[in-house]
Amino acid sequence: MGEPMIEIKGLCKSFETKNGRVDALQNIDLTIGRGDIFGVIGMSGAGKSTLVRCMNQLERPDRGQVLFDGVDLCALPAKELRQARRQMSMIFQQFNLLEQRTALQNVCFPLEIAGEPKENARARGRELLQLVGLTEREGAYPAQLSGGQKQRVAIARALSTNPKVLLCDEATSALDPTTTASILALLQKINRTLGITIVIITHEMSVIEEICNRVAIIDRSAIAECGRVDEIFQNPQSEAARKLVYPEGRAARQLIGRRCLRIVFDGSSSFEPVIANMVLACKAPINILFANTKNIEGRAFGQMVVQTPEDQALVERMIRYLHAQNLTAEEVSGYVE
Ligand SMILES: Nc1ncnc2c1ncn2[C@@H]1O[C@H](COP(=O)(O)OP(=O)(O)OP(=O)(O)O)[C@@H](O)[C@H]1O
Repeated sequence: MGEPMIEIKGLCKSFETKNGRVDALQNIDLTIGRGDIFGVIGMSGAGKSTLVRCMNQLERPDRGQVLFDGVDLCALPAKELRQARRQMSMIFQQFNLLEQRTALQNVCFPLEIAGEPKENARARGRELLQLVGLTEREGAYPAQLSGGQKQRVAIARALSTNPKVLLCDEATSALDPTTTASILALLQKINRTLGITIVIITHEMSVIEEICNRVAIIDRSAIAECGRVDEIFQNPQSEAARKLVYPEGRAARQLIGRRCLRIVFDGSSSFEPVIANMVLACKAPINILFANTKNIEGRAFGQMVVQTPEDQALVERMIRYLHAQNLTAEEVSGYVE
């Protein structure tokens, strides 16, 4: 992790409702590094949106600090807070575009509010529409754009104030898988080329795996686990993390009972030769019980649970073979929650 961009310390937030008090966030400590693509994942109601809204002070925390590039936002007077907020843009699931304005006018809007001369704003708006691949649609109204195109306009608008951080609250949840992939690729490009730190709130592990380098798992208002995505994926410690890494865990666990191996693919190999060669090398059949894997440009990511014959020496041979291919492999026979 690079130097901190956002540091959250001892943050608490509760809401009074007619059914009593809801503790939405309890004692959150979190550090997001400069240049991270940082994921926050959790089940519905876990507190993700409240956390991201506390980051930019749309919600004022009850207790704790939110340090943004070293400055405590909770302690800033309103005017300074407004200025700081311009450095932390946000995009949403429902895009939140102004329907009466064209794509270009939407992108220019924050600049106009900031008092930027119209021509400068238009020039910057066009640059940003080019960055998000929408040059041809600058005159289109939101109703004439697809969901993915609307999110591209929203991203261009969010970038217009040259933010240091882009907060994305379920930004791909309303999109189909192909469009989701293209928006995630755009966010990755923005992170790499503009050096903008990105925070992604999602309930989908696939989004985290796709582009995040670090992740915090939030469970019932608290951080259950936080760290590098590859490490958590390979060795989840908390129950909440295990549930996310094994999305169909219950079904898999019911099947597990005899000898099984869990194999984690971290992108350093492809599936076909590894599994087929293991079968050939160990001269034993296997049965794939569970696979949550994907093939990206010939490289394998994800995990598999395979059932093996009941032969201890054979299982050890398979594990040695997989380790020699630099894969994580462990026996999960009898694995329970
Ligand atoms: N303005 C509010 N007033 C009252 N309760 C709220 C408010 N905002 C959030 N909550 C409650 O705080 C808890 C956390 O909500 P939050 O929206 O942060 O969760 P989430 O993880 O983003 O969920 P989802 O994925 O469903 O949006 C929930 O119990 C929710 O009902």
